Amino acid sequence: MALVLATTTPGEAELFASLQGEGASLGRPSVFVRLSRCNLACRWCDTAYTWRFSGDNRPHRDDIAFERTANQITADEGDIATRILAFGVPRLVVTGGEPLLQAPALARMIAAVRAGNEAMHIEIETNGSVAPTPALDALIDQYNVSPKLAHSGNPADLALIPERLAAWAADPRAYFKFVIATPDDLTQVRELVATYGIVPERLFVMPEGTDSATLRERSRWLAQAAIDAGWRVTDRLHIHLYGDTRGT
Ligand SMILES: C[S@@+](CC[C@H](N)C(=O)[O-])C[C@H]1O[C@@H](n2cnc3c(N)ncnc32)[C@H](O)[C@@H]1O
Ligand SMILES: Nc1nc2[nH]cc(C(=O)O)c2c(=O)[nH]1
Ligand code: SF4
Ligand SMILES: [Mg+2]
Repeated sequence: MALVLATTTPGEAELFASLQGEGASLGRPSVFVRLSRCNLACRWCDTAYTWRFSGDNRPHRDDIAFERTANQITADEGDIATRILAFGVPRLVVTGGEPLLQAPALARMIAAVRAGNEAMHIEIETNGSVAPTPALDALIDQYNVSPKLAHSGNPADLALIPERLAAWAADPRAYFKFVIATPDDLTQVRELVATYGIVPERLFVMPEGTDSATLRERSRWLAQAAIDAGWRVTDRLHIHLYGDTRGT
């Protein structure tokens, strides 16, 4: 087994140092590694190249054109760990695609990172619909959980798994990060908060958008909604700094 990663350019794994642009660790220097493949298909996914492959059958998404090129690279877990450690940066953010789809290989990769740097802080970005394996879970400091609301275009029975949402809500390492495009989307957030008892300290709302103007416009009404509800707002710092660019 090996890890299947996304690529920046063909043959080049998406592995880079940047600032964490979103959520509880916003602004912290981090190494990012982006895994390929996803179990969902969000309408506005900013990394559709990790899953929108030719021949990929997603009955609930008949409105998207699938790409012909795979944008994937397979790599040895130990080699990826060595490359991560070489940055000398004390935080690792594992993202995708949906990283928890590759939990066994990911656990081996992270174990090798830990062996090289016991103090490394390790975060996983996840859509929250997949359970980590116990071996992986034991190695993780923080989960950034972004459950997908109705406006993502995913059916709720695929995206919102009750026992998973309950488990994340009860895990002090898990920060929720809801992507919001219109004020109507907030109604579903309120419902999930009530159903699962999500605490406001670990709940972010984040504007949907891949350009600064859109993020700014949506942040204005999002800020007032967060003030009213006691939630936190997160921007997308990397978009302001680098635009919607692979490997940033
Ligand atoms: C590309 S996803 C990868 C991790 C995982 N699949 C997930 O959805 O959380 C990384 C983060 O970007 C967010 N995201 C993706 N497209 C976005 C967009 N157009 N606007 C705002 N956030 C977006 C996701 O909700 C998630 O928090
Ligand atoms: N700088 C930066 N911060 C991020 N935080 C979460 C990201 C992601 O795509 O998961 C991301 C990303 O792609 N870039
Ligand atoms: S769950 Fe994440 S990677 Fe998958 S389609 Fe949605 S935003 Fe993209
Ligand atoms: Mg991103």
